[in-house]
Amino acid sequence: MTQRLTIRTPDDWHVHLRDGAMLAAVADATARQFGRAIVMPNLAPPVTTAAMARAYRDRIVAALPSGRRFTPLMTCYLTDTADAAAIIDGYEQGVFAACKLYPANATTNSAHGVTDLSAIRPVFEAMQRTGMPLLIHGEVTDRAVDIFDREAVFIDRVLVPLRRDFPELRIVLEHITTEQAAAFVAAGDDMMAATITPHHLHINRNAMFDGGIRPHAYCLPVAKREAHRLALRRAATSGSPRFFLGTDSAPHARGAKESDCGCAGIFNAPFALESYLEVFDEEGALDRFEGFASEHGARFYGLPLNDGTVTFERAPTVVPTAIGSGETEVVPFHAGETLGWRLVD
Ligand SMILES: NC(=O)N[C@@H](CC(=O)O)C(=O)O
Ligand SMILES: [Zn+2]
Ligand SMILES: [Zn+2]
Repeated sequence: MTQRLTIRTPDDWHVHLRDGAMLAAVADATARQFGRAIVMPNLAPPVTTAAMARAYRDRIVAALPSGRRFTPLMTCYLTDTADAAAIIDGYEQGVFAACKLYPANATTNSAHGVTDLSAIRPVFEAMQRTGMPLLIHGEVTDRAVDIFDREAVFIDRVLVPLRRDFPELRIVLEHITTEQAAAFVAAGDDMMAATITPHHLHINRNAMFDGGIRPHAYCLPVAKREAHRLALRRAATSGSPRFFLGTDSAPHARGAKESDCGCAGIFNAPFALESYLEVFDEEGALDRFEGFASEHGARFYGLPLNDGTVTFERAPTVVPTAIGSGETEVVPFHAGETLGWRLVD
């Protein structure tokens, strides 16, 4: 049995670092493990301009311990009034790494998201021309569609036509949760990729109802049936360059989760790598972890691979039942469980 594993320093291609006190509380959980992270722009107000992204990037760096080597990669939140020239300017200046498409009201802080894709065709055209990636929260918001079907319906109604109209647009379908999404991406071309979270590899929808209602297992897109989880595990461990690591770590204060209308989001950053590694170990795919965690994403984004390494050892790691206190008390993914690997700092 493999006891130690060393891989090239990984990156997180989808994370929510929040702002203010929560940013200060969570930022280093990501920065201590990853070389870079694609930082989601769904703040209130959302990050829609290069000036806002630059200021947010500075706040992130200021929240880290001095000497930490970590690069936040910033994203632009698309709205109906997004301006193609300004966005491309931000990309070419190295401020924006990608644009993020939230269908309006699909998830946390997406009220300013896009209501009509045809309104922003010039943005997609400019992104396609320059190679700027489009990151998508892929769920329809039509309330007549069952919540467990919203990702699969999004593929048919939105993604297929978008790919037809913009075949050279680089697209990441974020945090995929279904066998339909895994199959669609696997069958795509070099312009199409997906991120997969640790929680969607570990839990199915039963986790939300395990002996009672479990708000800390609730996120969007919501976890699906077991068959979907197994399809995601096959995709993540397949070695295909179209699938890569994106935690979607999404901290919400305990009170905002344990509520009569609890927020969507799972905070998995503190033990993200150990959580993924457990899956690759269980699937007999330790040799494919480095590609998923440290290579496929950078290649898709056209960025250099990191040059450092991280090492794991097989050792029990107890996940605390809560992290922080007061306004920033958060319940982490795997709370109270013991994971089989430990990141050696
Ligand atoms: N994933 C989630 O359940 N929540 C995210 C938003 C998102 O990524 O959709 C959040 O910002 O809280
Ligand atoms: Zn999302
Ligand atoms: Zn997210």
